[in-house]
Amino acid sequence: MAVKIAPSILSADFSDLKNEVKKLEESGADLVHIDVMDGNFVENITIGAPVIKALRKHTNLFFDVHLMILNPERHIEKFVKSGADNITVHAETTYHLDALINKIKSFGKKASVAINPATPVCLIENVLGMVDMVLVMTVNPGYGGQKFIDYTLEKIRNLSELRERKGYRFEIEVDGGINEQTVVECVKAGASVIIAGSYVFDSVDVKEAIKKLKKSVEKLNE
Ligand SMILES: O=C(CO)[C@H](O)[C@H](O)COP(=O)(O)O
Repeated sequence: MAVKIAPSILSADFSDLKNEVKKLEESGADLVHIDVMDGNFVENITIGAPVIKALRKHTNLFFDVHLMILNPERHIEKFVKSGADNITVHAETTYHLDALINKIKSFGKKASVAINPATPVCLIENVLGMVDMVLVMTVNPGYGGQKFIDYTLEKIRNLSELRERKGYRFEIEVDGGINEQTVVECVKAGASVIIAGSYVFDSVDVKEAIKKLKKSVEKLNE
C-alpha cells in the first residue's frame, strides 16, 4: 500500500491557517489532518466545523477530520457540510459505533474509527469490515509534540494481520510522535497513512520534512 503523509494542522500557525494549508498542498502533503478537540474527551480545545468550512475554499487537499469529542453523533452533519472528506470517530466516545459509522457513510463520506493507546483492537473488531481507516493513536490524544508510545506497534501488527486474514480493505493510520525513525516502525508494522504534526511544522522547511518522511519509508522497498 502506498504510504501517504497527512500533516496535522494542530501544530500549524492558527493565526494563518489559510496559508498553512496552501503551503501543505504545495509541499506534497497527501491529506491534511484536522484535529477537532472539545475540552471534554480530551483536555485541549481546538477548532470546529466553521473553521473547516472556511479552509475548504482554499485547498483541494483531502480533509481528514479527526473528532476527539464526546457525543459525536450530534455533530456529524455539521462536519459533513463543512467539507470533510473523511470523518474519524473515537470508539471510546460512543455506545453506538456501528450506527455512527453508517451515519457518516450515508452522507457519502469516508468513515473511520480511532482508538486510544490503551484501547484494545478487539473493541473495534466488529466494525473493521465497515471502515475506510483505523486510526491507531500512538500518543494519548490532546496535544502535539509528545513521545511515541512503543506498545502501540503491536496493535498495528494485530490490525494488519486481521486485515489480511479476513480480507478487509481499511488503511491503518497512525498519529502522534511521528519522526524519521518512528515512521519506519509504523510502516513496517502495517500503517500506510502517517499523521505528523510537530515534525512537519516545527521544521524549517515543510516541503523538505514531508520529503524526508517519504524517503525514510521508501528505503523499506529497496
Ligand atoms: O491528534 C493529535 C494529538 O492528539 C495530533 O494529530 C497531533 O497533532 C500529533 O502531533 P505530533 O505529530 O506532534 O505528535
